[in-house]
Amino acid sequence: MSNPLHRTRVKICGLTRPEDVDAAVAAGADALGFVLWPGSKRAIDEARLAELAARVPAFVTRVGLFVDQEASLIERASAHLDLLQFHGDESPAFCASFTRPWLKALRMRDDLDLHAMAEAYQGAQALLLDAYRPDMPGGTGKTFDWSRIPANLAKPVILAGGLTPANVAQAIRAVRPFAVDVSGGVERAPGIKDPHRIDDFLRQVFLAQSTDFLDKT
Ligand SMILES: O=C(O)c1ccccc1NCC(=O)[C@H](O)[C@H](O)COP(=O)(O)O
Repeated sequence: MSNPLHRTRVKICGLTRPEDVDAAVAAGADALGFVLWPGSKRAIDEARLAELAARVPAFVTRVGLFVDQEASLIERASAHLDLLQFHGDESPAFCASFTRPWLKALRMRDDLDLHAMAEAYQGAQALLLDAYRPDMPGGTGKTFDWSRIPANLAKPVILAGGLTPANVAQAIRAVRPFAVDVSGGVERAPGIKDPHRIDDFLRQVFLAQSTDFLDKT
């Protein structure tokens, strides 16, 4: 994103509690992520999704996270979601088979060819890039080498993986992503967000792009 007027969008992920949804909305988050994969410490079930999604106001995007799950579950959950985020080995055709726009999450394993993935998943709204750990499909709390992200990728980038209030400004300057995505960096414990850290994260994003704007105009 080379436009100095671009506002880096923020997604707060792994929300499990009403008060955390409210805190993220109040802080100015653009999108909220709900993990529907039962293997996660941040997993919620469909009833909880319905409850949390109903609190989200207009113009804030409700994103559901899935890892190689049944189409029937994704279809039911879609009633409460604006966007789907796929973290497993889902094919492009599977991702595109629902009534919602979607993101493909990619873990930055050493041999990952991002240009090839952008081509394969060209139906995605964006690629969410996260750290690779063989035993975890997401939410690792780890950063990766941001210099591996090519500037000319054919899809918008959502930068994830180990972002915190302390490093998000540096990440934005290094990568210039469409959006940043955080989970562990704004938590007190897995699935339990800290409203002060959420505020601080949003503030750091705002400051990073404000100084960038002033530098360029
Ligand atoms: O959070 C999880 O437990 C999880 C489990 C399975 C798939 C995805 C999952 N989380 C994805 C994310 O929350 C985002 O990729 C996140 O921004 C990165 O997490 P973190 O490094 O903790 O900020």
